[in-house]
Parts: sequence; C-alpha cells; structure tokens
Amino acid sequence: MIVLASGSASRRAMLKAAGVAFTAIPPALDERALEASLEGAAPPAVALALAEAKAQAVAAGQPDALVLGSDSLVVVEGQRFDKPASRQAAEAHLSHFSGRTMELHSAAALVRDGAVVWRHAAVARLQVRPLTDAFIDHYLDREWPAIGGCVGAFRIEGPGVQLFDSVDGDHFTILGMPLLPVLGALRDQGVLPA
Ligand SMILES: Nc1nc2c(ncn2[C@@H]2O[C@H](COP(=O)(O)OP(=O)(O)OP(=O)(O)O)[C@@H](O)[C@H]2O)c(=O)[nH]1
Repeated sequence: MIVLASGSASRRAMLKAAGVAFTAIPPALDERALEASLEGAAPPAVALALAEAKAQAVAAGQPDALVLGSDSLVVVEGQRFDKPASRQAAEAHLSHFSGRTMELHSAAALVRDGAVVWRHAAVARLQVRPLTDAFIDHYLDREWPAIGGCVGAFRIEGPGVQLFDSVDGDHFTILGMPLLPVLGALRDQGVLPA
C-alpha cells in the first residue's frame, strides 16, 4: 500500500490524476522546529530533510506501507519563504518577489520499514515580473485565502501564472512534488506497473 504523508491538496491531486492508488495521512510534525535545526543548510537539503521527516513521522504508524513524503520551499536571493500566514504576509512576500528570480525547491522521499529507500530534490526557477501594489491587491482579492496553503503565494495552475515573465523547470516541481521521478521510484519499488 502507498501512503502519501501529506495534507497537500495539490500533491493528492497529482497522484490521483496520475492514476496512483494511495491513502493520504497528514504528518504530525513541527516543520518549523525541524527547519530551525537545519539553519544554514542548502535549500535542497532542507526540503529533503523535511520530506524524509514527514514520511518517517507517518511511517511509524504504517509498518507495512511504502510512505511518500514531500516538501516545497521558496528561496529569493538567498532568503527562504514559507507559506504566507496572512493576507498581509502574502502582500509582503509578493512585493519582495517583484522583479526577482524565485527558486522553488520540491523534494520527495520514500520510506519503507522505517528506512529511507529513495530521495530526490528538484528546483524550478520563476522570473517574477515587476508587480504594482494595485496588481497585488487585485490579485489577493481573488486568490486569498486559497494561496495561504502555497509557498510563493501563488497557484501556477490559476491566476498565479500572471506573476511571471518566464518559468524554467518542471511543472509538477512547481505544483509541489517532482512527480515524474516519484513515479519512477514507485515503479522501481514494484508498486506501480513498469
Ligand atoms: N495548487 C498549488 N499548490 C502549490 C503551488 N506551489 C506550491 N504549492 C503548495 O505549497 C505547499 C508547500 O508547503 P509544504 O509545507 O511543502 O506542504 P503542505 O501544504 O504544508 O503539506 P504537507 O505535505 O502536509 O506538509 C504544498 O501544498 C504545495 O503543493 C502551486 O503552484 N499550486
């Protein structure tokens, strides 16, 4: 059985659309505390550590399952941004992102019998166009609070696409999980038909 250790609607939707049968169990994990313990680590290492910790947290209660954890984080000019906690935070994030290049790191890990059997990190680079205060306000009138659950304060599959001049990277990585490598790993683990 495949367990997705995530409360992310986007990750559930990706796996469902791909035709993967799974059970979703949100991880009970203090992500912020773990991130704090990783202060100074490179973004891919942070995303991988969080993906593994989420999978391990759920795997503890699912002894016979293959457990998939995933994490995404945004870095702009070396500064990391988590999901916006309020509309005001989203406004501040977007003002800061204006005209800058955003790195969106997404990682995934598989845990079986308590051991990490596979891990992968990917990065997408998104060029944020200059954003006026009026645009940000209008955008948030439509997209808040939906984007409260999204790092980067956008949904690329929705109006969030209007934030960018260009995007370089895998669409799924931006949505929150490097789906193609995940599917390859699930085939290697014998839980998806090869
Ligand atoms: N719909 C959508 N979600 C996005 C996009 N970019 C990032 N996300 C979501 O932003 C969230 C990143 O936060 P995380 O802490 O990794 O995951 P989470 O939502 O807290 O869920 P857990 O896996 O339970 O930790 C994930 O749910 C991603 O799917 C996007 O363009 N569209």
